[in-house]
Amino acid sequence: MFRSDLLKDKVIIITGGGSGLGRSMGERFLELGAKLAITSRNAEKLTNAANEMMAEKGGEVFTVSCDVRDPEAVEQMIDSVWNHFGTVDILVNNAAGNFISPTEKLSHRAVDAVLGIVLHGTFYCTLALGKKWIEAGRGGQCLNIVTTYAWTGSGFVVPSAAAKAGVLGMTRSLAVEWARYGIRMNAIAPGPFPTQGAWERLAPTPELAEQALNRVPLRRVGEHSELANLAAYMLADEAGYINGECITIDGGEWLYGAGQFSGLDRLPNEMWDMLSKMTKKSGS
Ligand SMILES: CCCCC/C=C/C(=O)SCCNC(=O)CCNC(=O)[C@H](O)C(C)(C)COP(=O)(O)OP(=O)(O)OC[C@H]1O[C@@H](n2cnc3c(N)ncnc32)[C@H](O)[C@@H]1OP(=O)(O)O
Ligand SMILES: NC(=O)C1=CN([C@@H]2O[C@H](COP(=O)(O)OP(=O)(O)OC[C@H]3O[C@@H](n4cnc5c(N)ncnc54)[C@H](OP(=O)(O)O)[C@@H]3O)[C@@H](O)[C@H]2O)C=CC1
Repeated sequence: MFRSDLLKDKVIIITGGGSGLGRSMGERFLELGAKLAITSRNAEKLTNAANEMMAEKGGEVFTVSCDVRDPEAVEQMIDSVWNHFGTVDILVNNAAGNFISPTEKLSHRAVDAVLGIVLHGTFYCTLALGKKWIEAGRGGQCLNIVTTYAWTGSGFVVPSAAAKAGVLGMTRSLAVEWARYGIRMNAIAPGPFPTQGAWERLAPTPELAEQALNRVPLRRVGEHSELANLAAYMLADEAGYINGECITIDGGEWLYGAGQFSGLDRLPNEMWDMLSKMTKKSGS
């Protein structure tokens, strides 16, 4: 699909890069010539992932453990990647925390856990690296992984909805403010892409997983490679005029939820025959 050197020698930090979609994006970026730094809380998970990724895809994967809720740890993480590679070209803000719950059952610590990882963590990473880019007089790029309910909102994941909306607001605001420094800011809003982290917390029963699938007009979940290829395209120099954009990749899921008559796709053909007799005026 792409030239094999599309991301050659680009130094890319992926938060939450040791599992799920972060890891899948990282593997694709390695195939396209990038140098990676993956970061998250669990050092052992990161080391194992990095070793497997380098064995399968080649290239270099540097690991730094860091809780993105801690601004000082974030600054140290960015410094350590910068010192290791001599620079950083791209930040993929992918780390997240989320779970389903009636909002009235949440403690303030539960709210803080999600807002801290998603909104504050994304902001801290962006700010720490943005300052370094500006000081060094060079541009850069951030790609923020949000969700489609960043703009619709969603019950039962309200801290995540509020946090992702904030990340989208930050993306669009900084796309304008930091364009003068040559910094591009974009986002991707995925629909359902099975990962252990998301499925354990958001679709923990077969019924809930099926419900998630039934909301997608294409009647399937996303392939990790589809998301990884979209991310690679957005990060490539060839996409250099895309700035402040959020691209949805969800098989039509959020529009299905928005359309008043979308549920009619479940009607069998015989029912349509009967309905058309009922709804056509007599004689027409
Ligand atoms: C199907 C389509 C998907 C669409 C959208 C997907 C969006 C995504 O974001 S998927 C990404 C999912 N991945 C993750 O969430 C991975 C990381 N998550 C975590 O580490 C935890 O789930 C975390 C967010 C809770 C953070 O962990 P930690 O900092 O260790 O927090 P604690 O375990 O200490 O909990 C803090 C606080 O939160 C309460 N809590 C935890 N889980 C739940 C829950 N399921 N329901 C209600 N409350 C919960 C916990 O009880 C603590 O509060 P207190 O008890 O008051 O101290
Ligand atoms: N999968 C899906 O269907 C969808 C996913 N998304 C988004 O895609 C992204 C990836 O999700 P997915 O791969 O499914 O989930 P995962 O649970 O696999 O990934 C989340 C990652 O974030 C890391 N992380 C969590 N908390 C912290 C923290 N405090 N500091 C640093 N890293 C942290 C985790 O590593 P560790 O535990 O080691 O810290 C983990 O690697 C997220 O932004 C999510 O919101 C959006 C819509 C749908």
